[in-house]
Amino acid sequence: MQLPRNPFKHALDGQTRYGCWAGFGTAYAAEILATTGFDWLLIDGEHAPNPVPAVLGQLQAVAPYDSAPVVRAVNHDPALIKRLLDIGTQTLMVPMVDTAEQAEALVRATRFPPHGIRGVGGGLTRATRWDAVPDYIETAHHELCLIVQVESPQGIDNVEAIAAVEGVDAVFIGPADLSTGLGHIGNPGHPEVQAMIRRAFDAAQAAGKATGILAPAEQDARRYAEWGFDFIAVGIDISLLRQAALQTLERYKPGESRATPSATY
Ligand SMILES: O=C(O)C(=O)C[C@H](O)[C@@H](O)CO
Repeated sequence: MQLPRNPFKHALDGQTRYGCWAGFGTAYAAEILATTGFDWLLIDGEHAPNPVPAVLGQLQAVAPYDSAPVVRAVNHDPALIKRLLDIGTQTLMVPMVDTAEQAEALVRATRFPPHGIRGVGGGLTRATRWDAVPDYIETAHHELCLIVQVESPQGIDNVEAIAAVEGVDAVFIGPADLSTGLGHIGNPGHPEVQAMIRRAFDAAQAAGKATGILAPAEQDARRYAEWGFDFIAVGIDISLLRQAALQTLERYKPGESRATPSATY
């Protein structure tokens, strides 16, 4: 069989693609989300309880649907990245990328020698469809999409160099970490944070790389879409459930819900 096509990578064509965070850590919840029509889903291995087998189950659960999976690793460990790629992750997002050297190391972690250090899993792996894809080693990188997350003041200082790294396909800005790192906790709309987000967006565009961001608040998402962001996560499944539950409770027991439903990070 042919190497599976990466629908996320091929959809980075200048139109804004809308996604949702999948944070429950179960195939069942990810599959429900996949039936809704989001362009992409973020299977979160950083903050959600997602060991590698759970990510595998979610990749399999969403495979029949049109929502393209993006898998976020917990860190930069090449051994973990190898395992995530081996289970068939084609779009990989890595958090906390602060320097071009880190970005280069991540590219090498996703490439087989002589271009990188990825080990060969061959017929043991879902990525090769258990060896049904004959030229996997030579062609895998064509369908891999590496997204680096820039989400610290240091990362923004280096964003031009990070975005220019060959093999980096996209830059994703983390507004929660960036605003926290700048001392504007919970306020990604602060002008200082916005200026940095704009700088990262412009740097990625200048380097010809796609840009993504998380924006659960609608006015933020619409502004970023106007700027030209390529992919925007407009919801977080866990927050959506909680908001819907609070709104339902409020209808039947007014005043009892303990929090005001709002778009949270
Ligand atoms: O900094 C951010 O924003 C992110 O990286 C997303 C966060 O991990 C989290 O707020 C998602 O709920």
